[in-house]
Amino acid sequence: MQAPSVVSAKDLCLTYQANDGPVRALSDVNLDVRKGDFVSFIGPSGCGKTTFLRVIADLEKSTSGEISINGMTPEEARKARAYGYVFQAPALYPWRTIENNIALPLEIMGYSSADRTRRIAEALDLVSLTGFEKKFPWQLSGGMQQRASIARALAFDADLLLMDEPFGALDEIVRDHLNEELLKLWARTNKTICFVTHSIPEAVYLSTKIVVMSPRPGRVTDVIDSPLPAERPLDIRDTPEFLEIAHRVREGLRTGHSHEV
Ligand SMILES: Nc1ncnc2c1ncn2[C@@H]1O[C@H](COP(=O)(O)OP(=O)(O)OP(=O)(O)O)[C@@H](O)[C@H]1O
Repeated sequence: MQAPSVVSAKDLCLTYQANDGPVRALSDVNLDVRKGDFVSFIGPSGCGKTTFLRVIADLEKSTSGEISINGMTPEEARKARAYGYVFQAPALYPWRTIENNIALPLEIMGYSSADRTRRIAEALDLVSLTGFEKKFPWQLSGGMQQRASIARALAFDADLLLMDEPFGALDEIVRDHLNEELLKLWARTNKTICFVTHSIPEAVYLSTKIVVMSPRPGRVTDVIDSPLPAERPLDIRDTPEFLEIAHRVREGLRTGHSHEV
């Protein structure tokens, strides 16, 4: 039996009305993300990856087509706190400690002080930052700051995590480590993750499903269901199976590019 649908997009289109004319960012996107999937979105700069996450999060409205999140409209899903969002840059408030940064959305949502304390401790544990509660963001490395912002997105325990290139600005060793940690976290929490990246190895290493997008207007050129096992040590990246999927992603990106005018 198939897992229930978490994100379902049908013929989704979005055109921005910019000062100098319309910008078609998404064109006829059809996609089904199921519960427990780890879905990566990969494609050239400007192909609409962030836009797609922003439509799910109700930060942008689609121009036509349909999208549902847990069977709800994006607005209903946002009100039901259906997702956590991790941005490209950590976006932590420098004047708040790590625990107070994580507490902020919980305060806005009206959680009690005891509930906040418990949730902050759990979220910090999930990203291995226990003991750093009283630090300020500038006292942490870039990788730790990004883990703190993941903790903030995890704190209200939404089933869906939207992650927009969260590790793009980090060096490769730190990025590898956080990739491993993220996979463990995903396995432990059974969340559904939508993850935007520019990196083919990152997409292949993390995902159960890889969505390859073409240059603007963003269309889905390939959806690859990964045959890799759930247990993934970093050296899986040297196996023929891994390299074969990476090759297919690269081909998908090339095919998309050939449509460019
Ligand atoms: N508010 C806006 N108004 C007008 N155009 C926009 C707006 N936001 C994004 N765009 C345009 O829509 C297209 C898609 O942008 P989007 O940020 O979704 O791409 P992306 O694939 O996430 O890019 P990147 O990989 O560089 O982050 C781009 O051409 C961008 O310039």
